[in-house]
Amino acid sequence: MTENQPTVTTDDGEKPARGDIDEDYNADEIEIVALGRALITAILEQSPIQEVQKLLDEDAPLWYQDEDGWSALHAAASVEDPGLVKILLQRGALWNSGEALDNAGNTAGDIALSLNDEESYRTIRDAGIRSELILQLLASRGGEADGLVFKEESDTALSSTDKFLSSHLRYTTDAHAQEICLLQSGETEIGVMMGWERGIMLETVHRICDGHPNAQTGLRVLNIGFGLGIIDSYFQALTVPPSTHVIIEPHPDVLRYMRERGWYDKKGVTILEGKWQDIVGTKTLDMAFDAVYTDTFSEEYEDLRRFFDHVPKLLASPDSRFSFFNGLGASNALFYDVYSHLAEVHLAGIGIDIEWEDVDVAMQEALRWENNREYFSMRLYRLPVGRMRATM
Ligand SMILES: C[S@@+](CC[C@H](N)C(=O)[O-])C[C@H]1O[C@@H](n2cnc3c(N)ncnc32)[C@H](O)[C@@H]1O
Repeated sequence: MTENQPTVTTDDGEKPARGDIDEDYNADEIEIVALGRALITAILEQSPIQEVQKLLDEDAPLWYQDEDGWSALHAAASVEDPGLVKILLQRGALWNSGEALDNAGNTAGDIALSLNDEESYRTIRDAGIRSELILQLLASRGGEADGLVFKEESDTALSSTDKFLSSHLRYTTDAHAQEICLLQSGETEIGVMMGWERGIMLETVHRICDGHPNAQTGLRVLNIGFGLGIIDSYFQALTVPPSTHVIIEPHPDVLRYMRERGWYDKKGVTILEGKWQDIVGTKTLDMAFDAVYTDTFSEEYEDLRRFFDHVPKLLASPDSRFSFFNGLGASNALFYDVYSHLAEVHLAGIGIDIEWEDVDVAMQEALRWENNREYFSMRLYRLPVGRMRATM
């Protein structure tokens, strides 16, 4: 819930169901819901802007959602009115929270995108980026700024590294004979790493290693998060294997799997047991690399942003390249776009320029999930490749 959203509850403390005017509502609640409906209707009927403004001045609620889960912002996007989209955002319309999703799981941004209304889409996306940047800034200054979209419930293995590290992981194969690594979380098993991500990992290795001046003598490679060891196997399979291959991994079950598969005995491989937070930026990792990759689990954007701060020192030269698993917000096109841009903005701020490559993962869609939580539903994976900006 945000500051823009007054608390409306029924007399028994329940929040109104979408679209409902319940007989238990008091007069104020009925008026607020009626204003919310009137606003959506006025927008859908493309009433004169003065009428819409009047309703906004009367405090028609921007958080109100009709029976289809549409808010005023969804309505404005559906009539392709970027000017109105802008006004609603300036007035505090929500772009990101649960209230931003309609019953079909679409944000107003998704609607604009589906209508090819570039201007409305960019207006919503840029408002999202701005608000996330502000929240990040507040969070980095120690403020209470838990406004990010993709926060899992706290204190579960999905949101807390320490809980994750004390949870059991199971390595198995799925119905398509792909190797997978699963985490038991309550009733369900969650994919920590799935075989369908192979294509992404292979392309990442090409993009951060190919053509590097040291490729003929063996690159110095750092990978954070072993999982199934897919990317590490691709690093090892380079025409000339890495001269130095450092892997940071904290989970005891993963470390056991690595030992069983002989990773501790591979030439040039050093396994640093622990969380990157306890290793990167310390004397334990006192060197720089030609290629750096990170793909962890149960971490949020704020963790990634903290890791970004170390990257300039981890890159050995302007030829060195960096990538990260770009999966935050990937259950929704708008959220994915916002998080990709946010990363680009933060990295630009520390002197790293990102180039993006789209990797088509649609082919693997049918293979992706069995009963596992779907953490990536985009057709295209946006693969980031970062390099230190050349200084004049
Ligand atoms: C998604 S998997 C990585 C998959 C890998 N890219 C591959 O190709 O198979 C995430 C890995 O990150 C590890 N991990 C989680 N938190 C970490 C942290 N704070 N520091 C380092 N590794 C972490 C997990 O134990 C897990 O092995």
